[in-house]
Amino acid sequence: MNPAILKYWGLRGRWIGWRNHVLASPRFQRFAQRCWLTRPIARRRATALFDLVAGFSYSQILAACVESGVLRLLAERPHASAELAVRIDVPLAGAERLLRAAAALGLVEPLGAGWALGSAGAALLGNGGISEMIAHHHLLYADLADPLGLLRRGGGGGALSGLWHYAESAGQSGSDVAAYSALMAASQPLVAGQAIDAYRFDRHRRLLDVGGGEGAFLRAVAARVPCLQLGLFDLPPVIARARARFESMGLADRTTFVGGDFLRDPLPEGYDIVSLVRVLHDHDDTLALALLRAIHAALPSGGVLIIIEPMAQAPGAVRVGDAYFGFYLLAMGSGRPRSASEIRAMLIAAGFRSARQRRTAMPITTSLVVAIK
Ligand SMILES: CC(C)=CCC/C(C)=C/CC/C(C)=C/C=C/C(C)=C/C=C/C=C(C)/C=C/C=C(C)/C=C/C=C(C)/C=C/CC(C)(C)O
Ligand SMILES: C[S@@+](CC[C@H](N)C(=O)[O-])C[C@H]1O[C@@H](n2cnc3c(N)ncnc32)[C@H](O)[C@@H]1O
Repeated sequence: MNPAILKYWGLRGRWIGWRNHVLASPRFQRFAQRCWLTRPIARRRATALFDLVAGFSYSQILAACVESGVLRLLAERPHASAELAVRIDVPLAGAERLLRAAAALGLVEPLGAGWALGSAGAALLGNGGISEMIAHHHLLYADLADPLGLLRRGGGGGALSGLWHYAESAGQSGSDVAAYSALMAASQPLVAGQAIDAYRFDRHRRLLDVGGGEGAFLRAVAARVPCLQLGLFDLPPVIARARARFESMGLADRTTFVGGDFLRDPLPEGYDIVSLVRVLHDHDDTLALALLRAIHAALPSGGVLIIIEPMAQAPGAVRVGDAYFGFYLLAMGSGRPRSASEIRAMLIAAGFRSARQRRTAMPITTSLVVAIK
């Protein structure tokens, strides 16, 4: 054992060093694969490692299924391969290769001589927004083609930062915001239901959603809490889109729309609860803390700030935070995923009296921290 390990990294370092030495040894690997007691563990670990190695191929098979519309066709009814090949405009051999790959991933399943939707495919179609997320991942994967280069450049400057341009530049036009606003509105069902189940919005009178996009979160809360008055704050071109949408739905009377830049302009007052949904993680620490301070200043004493986003270190969803969003936000050019305890510490630093995490059913999409002024 290298003495430096014990000196600098203590007993745990020594244990990790010994464990890794054993796990990497070809003799131990051969033994573990042969022995009936350890073989299931060895197979599970090997499969998990293989999935890491092959993740990009799986994602591209998924992208092909979504882009071609195969899953939607199979959701209507089972199809034969030849029929599907024509519908998705791929030669029969290619369609069958795609279907076999999709079956291996649980997205479709063989049924007689044809194909039906698989259980993962059904869950995917049943959760609005996943297909849209998959469809925009080509931007992320283009930037991640050279992950080390991206890390060395400090992130941003690529395809994804072109979509989320507020991350790197100010001054937005209406068309600039259309693509990301539509993506956010489409994926809000992954988030809003979780948050509404975990927090009693009916305790409040007036809710302001800061960085609320086209207002999809506000509309979901309004549907559950009919007497709540609504306020929406976002960049002016986003607010213009939101207002048009609310007017077409007859919800505009209940809602105050405020266009502005939350990093420069004061936030509207008179609300007893403010929500930040998938906003805080977009910003680096200095700006994120400034935003929390601005919200604190706008709230009355006893007012509530609720932070809703996927968080780092969430039990059962650890990969989503630091692995997925860590690199997503790197490519986007600003922000980082934070754990609930990091967010709580920032809230206290911003002046809030208390900050607590609330459990949600699906931390892969939504975690929640509630702070009181
Ligand atoms: C019926 C029988 C026979 C058995 C029943 C057995 C049983 C109980 C089965 C359970 C079935 C079930 C309920 C399945 C549920 C599955 C669910 C809920 C799946 C949800 C999956 C969600 C996914 C994959 C979400 C993906 C979200 C992504 C990729 C989000 C990306 C968000 C981004 C990029 C946000 C960007 C915003 C920014 C810029 C960072 O601020
Ligand atoms: C990731 S989106 C989240 C949208 C929405 N809350 C949701 O979850 O669907 C971030 C939102 O913050 C808004 N935003 C970003 N920077 C802003 C700023 N400086 N001032 C006001 N809004 C901003 C964006 O326009 C966008 O609507």
